[in-house]
Amino acid sequence: MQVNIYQGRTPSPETADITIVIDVIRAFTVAHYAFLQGAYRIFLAETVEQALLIKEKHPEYLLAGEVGGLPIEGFDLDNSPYHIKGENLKGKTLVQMTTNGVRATLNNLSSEQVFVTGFSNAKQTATFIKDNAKEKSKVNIIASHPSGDDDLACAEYINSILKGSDTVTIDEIIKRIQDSSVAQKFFDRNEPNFKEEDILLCTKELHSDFVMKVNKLSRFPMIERVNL
Ligand SMILES: O=C(O)[C@H](CS(=O)(=O)O)OP(=O)(O)O
Ligand SMILES: [Mg+2]
Repeated sequence: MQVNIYQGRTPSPETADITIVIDVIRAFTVAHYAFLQGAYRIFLAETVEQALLIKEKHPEYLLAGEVGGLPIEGFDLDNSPYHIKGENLKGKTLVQMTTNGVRATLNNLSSEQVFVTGFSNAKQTATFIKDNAKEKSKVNIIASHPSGDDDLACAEYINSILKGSDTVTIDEIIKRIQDSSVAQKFFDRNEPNFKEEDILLCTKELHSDFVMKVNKLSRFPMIERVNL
């Protein structure tokens, strides 16, 4: 298995058989908790306007996301896993629009298989791919934040699992996420819109019985829960 790690939201320079898009803080931790709260599927929107247009046609869908990390007017949910964890989303369709993870995913759909994860489902996702991918598969891991060490640390964690090496410890990864520039505003008491509880959930490894895979064939790309 040949693995390349790329950072940022733009299309990766090389194609691959499998792409794993990472957004630890917070988009795909949000997606993980949305499925845990019963969500059926999560469409990915390019822009706020596109998400609002989808809502006009499907008022039963729930819009989730952020601009600059903040809630969006007209959206039902924000980009806080702590808030999502308190919602009953049974059977709900979400439409997610975020700065890094969603954008990076929409720019990296050329692989046959595309998965998304935060840290909370990283081990499950890496193990699933390691156990199911062909030996000669090329894998791109996309750390979606252009400069954040949160996503890069998670990429290295996934790579170590794919390679079967124990070069990184989970405590090191968690500390890198907590120390990342992206995380600091969540520890700042002068930033009421950013809750420390989000970072607690973004750094908590869960042992879910599913991975999150992108269905590229639907009208809009959507994240589906694939049960193991
Ligand atoms: O809402 C988030 O956590 C981030 C925005 S920022 O990087 O914290 O400004 O968006 P995401 O697309 O989830 O990385
Ligand atoms: Mg992020």
